[in-house]
Amino acid sequence: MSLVSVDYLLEKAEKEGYAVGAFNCNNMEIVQAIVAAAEAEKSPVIIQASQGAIKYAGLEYIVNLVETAANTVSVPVALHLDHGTSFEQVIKCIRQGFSSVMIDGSQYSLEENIALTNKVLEIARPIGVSVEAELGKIGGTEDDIVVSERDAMFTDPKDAQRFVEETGITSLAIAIGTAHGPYKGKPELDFERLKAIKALTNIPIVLHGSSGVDDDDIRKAISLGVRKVNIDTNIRQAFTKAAKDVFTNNPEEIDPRKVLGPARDAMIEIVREKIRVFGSNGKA
Ligand SMILES: O=C(CO)COP(=O)(O)O
Ligand SMILES: O=C[C@H](O)COP(=O)(O)O
Ligand SMILES: [Zn+2]
Ligand SMILES: [Zn+2]
Repeated sequence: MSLVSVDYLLEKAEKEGYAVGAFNCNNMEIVQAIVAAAEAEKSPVIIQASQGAIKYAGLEYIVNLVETAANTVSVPVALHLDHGTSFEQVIKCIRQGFSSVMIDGSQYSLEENIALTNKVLEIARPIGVSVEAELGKIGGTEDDIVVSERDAMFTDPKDAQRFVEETGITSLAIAIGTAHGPYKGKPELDFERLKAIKALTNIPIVLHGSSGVDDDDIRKAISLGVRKVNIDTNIRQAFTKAAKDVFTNNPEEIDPRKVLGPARDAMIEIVREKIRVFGSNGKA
């Protein structure tokens, strides 16, 4: 099946009350694991690439790997740019074949973020490429942020309302207490804020930094309107644990296939588990 837009997947998710997993890829085995998991669970899936992933693998490799993967399965697959930070980068990805992009203007003022998002929407909307924006700042768990600063980074529901009114954006990444990377303690999510944002925007909400968040908290966030859940770190952990195990058991191993094969199997398992938590299994 050819690539579909994220909006297409989130519309159904919104109607039926589940979320679609958005899994980060960097290489062939990760792409293969994500589609194999989605196919096994009969689930729609979003494969996303960060700017770091594109720098590592190459833009054409990412697009061709994901298009090939999508063509080998029966479930719908979207290819999404994760945290696009410049207009130029976003346009490059759209030209190359991405079916969806994120423009992350969260480091700018509200007005500048609205203007940048609208500039991207003007190009993307007429050609059916969906756009995700970000409001509030989703940091890294390594950022060592104190509680008072943490609140200031959270998405303001009124700003979210204005943002949606002035852009017509169809999915929005918000900051409610998650962060990228492995958590040191248990993340505390601000569900009241999520409720308020959903009530004032009524569009699919995107949760970043979802690796390491309790399954029950993810389910609760989905019940309150999250429709796209981003997972990267959990895949990295599954990959490296499996690879380390191979070398522990056989320090002399030199065949990359004997390392990457088990790593791919471990990634399939974690992606399948997440898909079931998000409730998108059987929804393809
Ligand atoms: O939000 C993410 C990608 O945009 C992924 O976050 P994690 O690495 O914490 O899963
Ligand atoms: O948003 C962060 C993702 O986990 C991507 O991370 P990365 O920039 O290291 O590829
Ligand atoms: Zn951001
Ligand atoms: Zn993210």
